Amino acid sequence: MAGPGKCFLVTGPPGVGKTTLIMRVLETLKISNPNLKVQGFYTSEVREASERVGFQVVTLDGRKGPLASSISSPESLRWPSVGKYRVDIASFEALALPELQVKEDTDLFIIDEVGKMELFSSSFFPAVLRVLESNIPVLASIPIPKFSRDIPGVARLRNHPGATIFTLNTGNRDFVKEQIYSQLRDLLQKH
Ligand SMILES: Nc1ncnc2c1ncn2[C@@H]1O[C@H](COP(=O)(O)OP(=O)(O)OP(=O)(O)O)[C@@H](O)[C@H]1O
Repeated sequence: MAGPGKCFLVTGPPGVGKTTLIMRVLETLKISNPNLKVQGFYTSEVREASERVGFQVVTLDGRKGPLASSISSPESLRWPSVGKYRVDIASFEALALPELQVKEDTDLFIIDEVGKMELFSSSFFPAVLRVLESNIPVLASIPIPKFSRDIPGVARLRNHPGATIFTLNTGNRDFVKEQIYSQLRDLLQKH
């Protein structure tokens, strides 16, 4: 069982600043604790000129690979799609799954995000649940209900006993960042 309140779930409409908040909290935590052992990944847009052509997965130590692309190839026609993007499950799994392995000395997990694309990987959600059950603090992002009603994994995460949900808007995101930072700092001191 996850300990109470160790899973911080950030949600909010696309572009509200979920990834930015997660990365800023992590940077601030690292300033006071440079030896913090953090595992995980974030996802970011891939742009060509000014057009979004896909998404990539980036591990916290800076390795990158494709998550989804709107540029089709013979191979990608067999991949599942979200809107105009085809999801490269193998590439996502190769980078993300090793990051979610629970190790004895891990202090914090970052999972940005647990969304429709990522959940096409059948190994991803079980790995997320193992992280939640490890009792190690987690900072993760999930889509808002409007975009995730039909995704069972997101609903299960929302209802997980250890999860606290923070819904961001442009007016509260700086305050929420401070709140999450101070709660995580306290947890990590005790950890
Ligand atoms: N607190 C903030 N102050 C100013 N700009 C911000 C802030 N947070 C995010 N932004 C800007 O808003 C844009 C979107 O931010 P971000 O990628 O973090 O959003 P997101 O919610 O993770 O998006 P998505 O749902 O697409 O993953 C970026 O250009 C970022 O620089």
